[in-house]
Amino acid sequence: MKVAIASDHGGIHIREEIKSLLNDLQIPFEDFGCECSTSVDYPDYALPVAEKVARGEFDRGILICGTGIGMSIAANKVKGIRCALVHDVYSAKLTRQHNDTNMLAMGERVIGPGLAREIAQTWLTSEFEGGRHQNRIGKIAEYEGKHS
Ligand SMILES: O=C[C@H](O)[C@H](O)[C@H](O)COP(=O)(O)O
Repeated sequence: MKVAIASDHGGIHIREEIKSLLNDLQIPFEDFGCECSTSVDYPDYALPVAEKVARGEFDRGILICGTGIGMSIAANKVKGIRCALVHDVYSAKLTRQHNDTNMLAMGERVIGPGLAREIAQTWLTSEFEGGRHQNRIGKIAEYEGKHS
């Protein structure tokens, strides 16, 4: 598995925590910024990372901003992306098992680095269950194919 990660200025501390987790899990990753703590625009980071995941250059993407909301809205505009905004461990597991999400968004103004690490680890290590869930994802992909 190869992971792409990015944040805006509101998510730099959790981004560092997740990079430490990825190193500990020996999961290869690339950090796409932001480079500084001055104010930036989250779509400038969410969209390129989502496109890289959609193109298959990376298997998964992790995005962090103040709330995670802007990042998840932007990422989900990219065809083929299923980005979940998650702030609890149960949802992290279920969104992999049921939704086969390929991107995770979190908010640094909502949760602390310890919980973010636990969420990311759960999300990275949980498997899609397929079956009835595959049918449901297929319906989303079909809609996406017709309307984008
Ligand atoms: O959904 C958007 C994110 O939470 C942003 O991180 C947030 O809007 C940035 O806010 P500000 O420009 O006030 O730091």
